[in-house]
Amino acid sequence: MVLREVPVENMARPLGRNEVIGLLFRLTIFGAVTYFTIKWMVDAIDPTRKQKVEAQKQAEKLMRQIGVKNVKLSEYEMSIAAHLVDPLSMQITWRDIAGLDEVITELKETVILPVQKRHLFQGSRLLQPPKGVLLYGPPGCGKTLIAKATAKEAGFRFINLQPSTLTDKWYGESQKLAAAVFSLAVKLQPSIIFVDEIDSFLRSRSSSDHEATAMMKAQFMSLWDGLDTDHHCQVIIMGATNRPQDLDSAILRRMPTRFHINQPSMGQREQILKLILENESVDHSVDLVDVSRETDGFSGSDLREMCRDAALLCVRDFVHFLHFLSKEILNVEKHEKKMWETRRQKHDNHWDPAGS
Ligand SMILES: Nc1ncnc2c1ncn2[C@@H]1O[C@H](COP(=O)(O)OP(=O)(O)OP(=O)(O)O)[C@@H](O)[C@H]1O
Repeated sequence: MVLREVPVENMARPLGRNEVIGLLFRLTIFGAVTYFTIKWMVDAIDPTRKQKVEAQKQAEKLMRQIGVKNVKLSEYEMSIAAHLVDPLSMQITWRDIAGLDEVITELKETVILPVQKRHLFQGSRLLQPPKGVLLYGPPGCGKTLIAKATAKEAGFRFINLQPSTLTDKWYGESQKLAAAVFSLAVKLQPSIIFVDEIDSFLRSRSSSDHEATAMMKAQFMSLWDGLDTDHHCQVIIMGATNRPQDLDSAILRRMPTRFHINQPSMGQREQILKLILENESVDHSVDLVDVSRETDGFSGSDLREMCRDAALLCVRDFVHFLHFLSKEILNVEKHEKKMWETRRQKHDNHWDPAGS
């Protein structure tokens, strides 16, 4: 119908009540369909969607395991919660660390005691546990072990944050995730946020930094300061690095409690060897003092690998021996069979059934 044919009085007529309701109803349906279609399309083209769903499932499982109920987490907190360490699998205690007694004693006094004896420390802001602890030293010398044992012994929840969780994201996501790290840690407190290789994302700021990276670093630091303002807050950031000299000075200032976990000395190597071989059967001729003297420059991790290689060599030698033995037995059997054959033949040749 052309517009010309519509009577003028019909066009000017106000809409009836039913017509308005119908129109609103259609508009609502149209709005909802458009919203869900766009949402579905955005979800479908989001390459991290599968990861997010996986992370959510993992996080829900871990939250159940650590007994956290009735805590509502945002989507970003969920993806950080996937990095919570399952407390059942975290079995590391002080007993599993050898040769680092001094570090352990100091950690107990400066970090764990203020948490466990809160009532003694509550009166003073100066006596609060540090909000940042730095473990530095060469690789494989026990930094991660120390962090896990601290969490276990102090009864802290442990968020093992890989720097790539924050840095490999889309523009804007990193900041939201950084905020989620802190808000989740506060919701789960007492907790430790452990950042291994902290220098890889909190290194000295430079003019060549990408804008998003610079913003994320600044935000991380301001969130960190936020922990300090609430002195009831029991969240500690523990960083580990092999290159403390690369860390931003502002970060170093936020980690006043620092522990140097150095390459083990001869005495420490002996203690580490004793611990590694504690439940193994070792020949009485093995002298651990000699071994520790011969292993100058080895880290705890190297010593463990060396013992593993030695144990594997024993098994390999044993398997070779069995192989050799079975070959020898086979040879003996062959030899015996041949002897019997020869004897039988000789016997057959000499045997004269006619008696001639
Ligand atoms: N002091 C130690 N006592 C007992 N075991 C040790 C010790 N140091 C290292 N180890 C062994 O070495 C392994 C690696 O240690 P860990 O992961 O703590 O090193 P790290 O200093 O964090 O290394 P990286 O800097 O490479 O992360 C441990 O799982 C443990 O088996």
